[in-house]
Amino acid sequence: MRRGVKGPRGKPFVGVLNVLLDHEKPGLLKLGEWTEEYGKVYGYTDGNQRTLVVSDPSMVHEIFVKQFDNFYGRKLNPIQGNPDQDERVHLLSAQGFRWKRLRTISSVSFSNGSLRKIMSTVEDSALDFMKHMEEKSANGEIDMLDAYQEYTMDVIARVAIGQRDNKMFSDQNELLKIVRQIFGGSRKYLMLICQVFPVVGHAIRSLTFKYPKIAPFKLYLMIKKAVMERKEQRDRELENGVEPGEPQDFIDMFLDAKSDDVDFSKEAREDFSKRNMKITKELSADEVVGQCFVFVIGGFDTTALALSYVTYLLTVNPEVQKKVREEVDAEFGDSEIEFEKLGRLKYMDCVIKEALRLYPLASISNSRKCMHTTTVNGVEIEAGVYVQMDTWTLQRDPAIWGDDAMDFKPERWESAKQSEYKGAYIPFGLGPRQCIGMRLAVMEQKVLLTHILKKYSFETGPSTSIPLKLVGSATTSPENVFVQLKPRNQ
Ligand code: HEM
Repeated sequence: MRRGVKGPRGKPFVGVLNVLLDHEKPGLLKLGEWTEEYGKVYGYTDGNQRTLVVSDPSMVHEIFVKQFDNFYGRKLNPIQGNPDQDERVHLLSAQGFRWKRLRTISSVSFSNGSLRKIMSTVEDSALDFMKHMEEKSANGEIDMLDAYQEYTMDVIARVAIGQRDNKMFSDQNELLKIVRQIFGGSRKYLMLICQVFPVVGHAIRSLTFKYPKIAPFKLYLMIKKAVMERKEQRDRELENGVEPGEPQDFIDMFLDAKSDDVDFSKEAREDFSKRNMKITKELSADEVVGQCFVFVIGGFDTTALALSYVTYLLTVNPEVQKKVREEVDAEFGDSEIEFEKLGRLKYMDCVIKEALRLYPLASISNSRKCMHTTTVNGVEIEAGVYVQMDTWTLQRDPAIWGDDAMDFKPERWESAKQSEYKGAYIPFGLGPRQCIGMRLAVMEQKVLLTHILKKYSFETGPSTSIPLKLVGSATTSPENVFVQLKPRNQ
């Protein structure tokens, strides 16, 4: 306010945190209400953090892309640890040189070649999912959000941490239970205390990693066990003269990783050398665990939510569903779903893009930390200030998308190019820190939707909630997505 930045006035110490952390009314939607009141750039305090909220596409582009060197950190809460010092830092939380190194190493896992290999696992999980749907669809409505979580967990557990057998819809799936605990429910008071008193956040973080009953720790331990077992197995094989074969999952890829081509940019070198950290080209065991941890977390809920929103939108827009089904029949009527052919599903691509425009489920990650004081489009931003993009407003703004901005209209993507909306369409972020799992997420969606639409149509049932009730604070999630799967030949 002293600097003439408008914004909602919060409570002492807490700022507007209590409003943002309301599980029943997602904070990411509240940002839009404030944008209407205060304009395209406004500010607030949340705990001890100062945050600027931006919904001007050219500013977004400037921050994410052109001035990346001034905005290479992300907005974190104290439980996520200190990005410069924490040993368990991972891609989502790291910044500066540590981020660059992890990003370079991890990118291999999402290259075209890797995705082609991953495709057979995705297809296998999709086929298994379909077997379960046969039984479940006969029993009435299905909460597809719940069901999709089974699928996305199966894929990511197999791809990232070497889960061998299929655990979908099984009571024995410990991993899914733990990850659901991490995502489920409101963490309002815990987050509030940690953000107002960061020291408590740091203490909770170290306790979390020492007290084996807490869900994130259980997950961390499970992944650590898998990594250590693999490391020992590989060491034994090497002793016996067996060279490592083709990597089976991300654990193998990260254990093999070298990051020779990391670019030591000026500011990254400064940030890192200040901390006097030891840098090796290979990842430490802690780092491998950290990477697998973030991929399990990042790859699970997001993709299940994206599939759920597509399902809801196809259910309430039967004419779009018909069109996408016709495309599926034309491209994959009798043939197998192959990686190379997924690109032919052009209309499905538009459907997926449009669903993510209307429901940008993970937009909380669209944030940056200002590392060096700078000016963006005439607005001075001080080092240490966080910038949160108001993705919901950007992606639904009639001034950008037209009068039909609120309509589900996949056709808009048939003629439009994503680059036309630079800074305004950011469901996966933008610039060097754009979502690394984007292509995997789209592939998973296309494979499963193709299988489902070949066999069933989505129809509303008595429990389908129209419109969706959205909840959550980290992601924006529908409370449920009940639909009926009606066999097509009936
Ligand atoms: C539809 C599904 C998904 C959506 C909507 C989504 C969305 C996002 C967004 C908005 C960001 C922030 C980008 C930025 O700051 O510019 C992000 C980052 C990230 N996502 Fe995703 N994501 C999805 C799927 C996945 C999957 C499947 C994985 C991994 C298997 C993943 C892993 C990550 C990681 C590691 C980052 C941090 C990247 C970095 O900072 O370098 N995401 N995602």
